[in-house]
Amino acid sequence: MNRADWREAVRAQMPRTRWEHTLRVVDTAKVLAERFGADVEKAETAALLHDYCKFWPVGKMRRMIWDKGLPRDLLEHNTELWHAFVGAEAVREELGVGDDEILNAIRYHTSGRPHMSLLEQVIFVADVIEPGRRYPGVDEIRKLAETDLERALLQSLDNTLRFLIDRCQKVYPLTLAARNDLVDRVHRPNLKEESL
Ligand SMILES: Nc1ncnc2c1ncn2[C@@H]1O[C@H](COP(=O)(O)OP(=O)(O)O)[C@@H](O)[C@H]1O
Repeated sequence: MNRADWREAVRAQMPRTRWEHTLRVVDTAKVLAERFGADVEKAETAALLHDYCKFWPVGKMRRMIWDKGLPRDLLEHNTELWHAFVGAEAVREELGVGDDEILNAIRYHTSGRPHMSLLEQVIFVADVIEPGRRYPGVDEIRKLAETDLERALLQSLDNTLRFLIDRCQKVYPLTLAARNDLVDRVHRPNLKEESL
């Protein structure tokens, strides 16, 4: 399969509005990759594929989580998180994507995780700031993403955590771990030396 085949495969999985979102994430991811020195081609591919399973039925995703040995704890958390983990598996199997950096950028684009790679950060932030996004605080994240990708990501994770807490919803622990890791990286980059 080549990139044109992937485009058609992705487009077939989703309604027009989500396809348009996907194309905006691709454009934004390319800009961020160039700005921060990530691999532009991988950013383009990961962005194109990141929502492959967004509209899969919950039952189909649940089966994939069981059958493919994906993290079982997902089943006790928000189904919104599932399409990212299932998506990485699906594009590997159905589209033949073998690049682990790309697969991880898809896998962690909703939850985040500690020690996110540059490519993972690019895809996560591109998804939340693409120009079609409208929510309180998005302009602040856009502004941060002009100069500091980690701060933009931290701000986005903080927003998500506030959003979930305000609605009394459970927080998938990987996101908390991602947030704690970023606090160290952004605010206390010399933490290791401090503790010696
Ligand atoms: N750590 C988490 N725990 C529970 N739900 C989460 C967590 N992180 C994100 N979510 C849910 O996922 C949603 C965002 O998913 P995302 O893939 O970015 O969807 P979209 O692209 O449609 O905005 C959040 O609005 C929230 O409901």
